[in-house]
Amino acid sequence: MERNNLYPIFLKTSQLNVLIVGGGNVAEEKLGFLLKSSPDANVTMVSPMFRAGTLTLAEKGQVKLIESKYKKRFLKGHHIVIATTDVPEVNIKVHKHCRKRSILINVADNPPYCDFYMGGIVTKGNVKVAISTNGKSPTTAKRLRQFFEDVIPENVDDLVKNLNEYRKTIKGDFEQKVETLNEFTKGLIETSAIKSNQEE
Ligand SMILES: C[C@@]1(CC(=O)O)C2=NC(=C\c3[nH]c(c(CCC(=O)O)c3CC(=O)O)Cc3[nH]c(c(CC(=O)O)c3CCC(=O)O)/C=C3\N/C(=C\2)[C@@H](CCC(=O)O)[C@]3(C)CC(=O)O)/[C@H]1CCC(=O)O
Ligand SMILES: NC(=O)c1ccc[n+]([C@@H]2O[C@H](COP(=O)([O-])OP(=O)(O)OC[C@H]3O[C@@H](n4cnc5c(N)ncnc54)[C@H](O)[C@@H]3O)[C@@H](O)[C@H]2O)c1
Repeated sequence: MERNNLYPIFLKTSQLNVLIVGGGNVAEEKLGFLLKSSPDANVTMVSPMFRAGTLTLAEKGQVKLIESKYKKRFLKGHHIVIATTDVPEVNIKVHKHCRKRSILINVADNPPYCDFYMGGIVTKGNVKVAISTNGKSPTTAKRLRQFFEDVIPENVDDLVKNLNEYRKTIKGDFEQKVETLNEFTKGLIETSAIKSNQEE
């Protein structure tokens, strides 16, 4: 069986600078998903035109819009770039410039030119689940995202917060703490395993 070897990380986008090249449909979609997950992300967009929806999204977040064609000087200070123009040569040029500067680049919808893929993302309070199909089926990633949005309970965050409090009260060294926390939370897995067995 093929296997997804990508390594997911959870970026602190409020401490990083993201550049989106292009201001059309794809740019707006990527910006929308980025801000849905990370409303505090620092984003710059460069494009000769922006959609009305992009202007609205930009007003809500930390988004700077530059009305211009792409130039490599716009890469300065950016850690991550997403290229979305409708001119393949421009996207490939951006890819080349980023590679030269060790900046992570995603050419939207173009897997061979991606250092990373955007994922389907579910956020419930402190809990976040990110989904990838290894670039094989974005539609499946979207459907799985919708599925998990439904099945992960809203109050999962209460569990996280309570355990965070409980963790502070446990006495002993690190190993004892780990053991106590694992013993305390064992039931969570057992209960859901029993439940799903009963449902089968
Ligand atoms: C998850 C999500 C996140 C996001 O966009 O932020 C995302 N695509 C989403 C939706 C979506 N994109 C497309 C459709 C139309 C149906 C279809 O083609 O399936 C739909 C579904 C819809 O809109 O209903 C078009 C499309 N996308 C890519 C290709 C090229 C190819 O597959 O070769 C084509 C065909 C272009 C063409 O035909 O020309 C490629 C990529 N899209 C990825 C991410 C990366 C892989 C993620 C993974 O590993 O699974 C990857 C590799 C690179 C990247 O762009 O990062 C977001 C769902 C968010 C959500 O709803 O939660
Ligand atoms: N719209 C979709 O759902 C979709 C799906 C899959 C693939 N695609 C492909 O993705 C690409 C982008 O699609 P779109 O719908 O966003 O196109 P679009 O025409 O809506 O947007 C293209 C954007 O790129 C900007 N642009 C053009 N040249 C530029 C340059 N030199 N520097 C900076 N910005 C520049 C334009 O001003 C515009 O804002 C196309 O190649 C399209 O075939 C689109």
